[in-house]
Amino acid sequence: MPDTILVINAGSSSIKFQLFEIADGAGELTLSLKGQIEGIGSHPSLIARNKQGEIVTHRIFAVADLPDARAALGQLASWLRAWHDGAFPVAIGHRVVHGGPDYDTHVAVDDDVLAKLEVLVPLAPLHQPNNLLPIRAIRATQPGVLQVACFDTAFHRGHPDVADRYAIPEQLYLEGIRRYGFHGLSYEYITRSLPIVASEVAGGRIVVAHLGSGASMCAIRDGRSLDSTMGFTALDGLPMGTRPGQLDAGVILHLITHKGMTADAVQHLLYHDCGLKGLSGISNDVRDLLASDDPRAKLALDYFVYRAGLALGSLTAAIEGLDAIVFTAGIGENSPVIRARICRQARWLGIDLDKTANAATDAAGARLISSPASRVRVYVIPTDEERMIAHHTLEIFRRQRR
Ligand SMILES: Nc1ncnc2c1ncn2[C@@H]1O[C@H](COP(=O)(O)OP(=O)(O)O)[C@@H](O)[C@H]1O
Ligand SMILES: CC(=O)OP(=O)(O)O
Ligand SMILES: [Mg+2]
Repeated sequence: MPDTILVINAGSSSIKFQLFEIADGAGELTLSLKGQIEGIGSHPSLIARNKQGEIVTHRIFAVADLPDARAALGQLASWLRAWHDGAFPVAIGHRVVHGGPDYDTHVAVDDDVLAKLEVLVPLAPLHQPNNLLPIRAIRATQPGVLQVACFDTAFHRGHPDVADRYAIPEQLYLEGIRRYGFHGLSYEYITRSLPIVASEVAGGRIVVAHLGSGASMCAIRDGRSLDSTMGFTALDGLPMGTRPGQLDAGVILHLITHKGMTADAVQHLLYHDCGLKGLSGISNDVRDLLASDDPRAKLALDYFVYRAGLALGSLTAAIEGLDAIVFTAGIGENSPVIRARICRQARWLGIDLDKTANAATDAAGARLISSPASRVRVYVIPTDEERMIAHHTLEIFRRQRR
């Protein structure tokens, strides 16, 4: 039996997982199981495929049976235990959304690391508790197994000072109030894929649009992140499934001082009841909104597209021009309609889509969807945060073995 690495990625509407075999010699990672519980809060389902890509399980749940990520993690743990009759993985890699000011690279978890990551829970309340929960559970039962925390924030830590700051007193910056940025594992995966799937633009000026349940954009030049739409927390920037995106700080003051809301109530509102769900009053899921003829569903999607267009313009300014846009994550990979609408909003940049390439729903891999006349090349590249996590986990596993 080859050694294996398990990866767990708890997002805001999904728990994704992959199991990799570590091949002898070259140390290549070979995928042996891949799946996700998705649609948490809207239409939960568990699907997993083996190394041949065949479906090994597909279950649909009622929302009440799988109401949140915690319940989904429990369900996944029992399914994995039943499915996996081989040896326990030699290492487990976890996506941990917030690394705070201390972690600009991925780390092996020990008690000290865990305590520091715990302190960051209030800065990522929708993710961090669900990222730490399986780490703690596995440490309790398998204390000898290497667990690695891979941070969404790490890829952005080289931002120039102006992109890392808010215009607040220096002391607050020193205390850690900075524009961290998130989805870094996804941006790192895309950046590393570019020389292979889009070599014409790999060293150029690129905006990657990670549009999923959480959504952000990242401005990349010469393979480095220079700015992104998210900041201190994963609330800022683009509107999301249940988060508002950019919001005047005065709104929060107003909710507290004039409406008498507690900090907890404001936090709940901002993480659970805003964004597409708040605007539409119907759903946090773009699929539901596209299928609805309710004017509120249309407004929510109009707002999403408008804000994505504004962010694209702003990040183009950060990298002083634009050679390519990459769409990725749940919406970016799967919705030709939203991609077309964002590109239409940004046609002033000289973007022209190839309608047939954009509409091709059977094409799973990376592909170009702009026309030859387009001044900016547009790609769809499926992201793979789990593979990036497995890569970093293997590196740390190897280092520890030396
Ligand atoms: N076929 C589709 N068309 C439009 N939107 C889709 C489609 N499939 C998924 N999505 C959107 O993608 C979201 C999930 O994206 P994902 O990147 O998996 O989220 P996360 O990792 O943050 O949980 C869903 O909430 C839904 O809005
Ligand atoms: C940081 C973040 O918003 O992550 P996700 O998109 O997985 O919810
Ligand atoms: Mg995600």
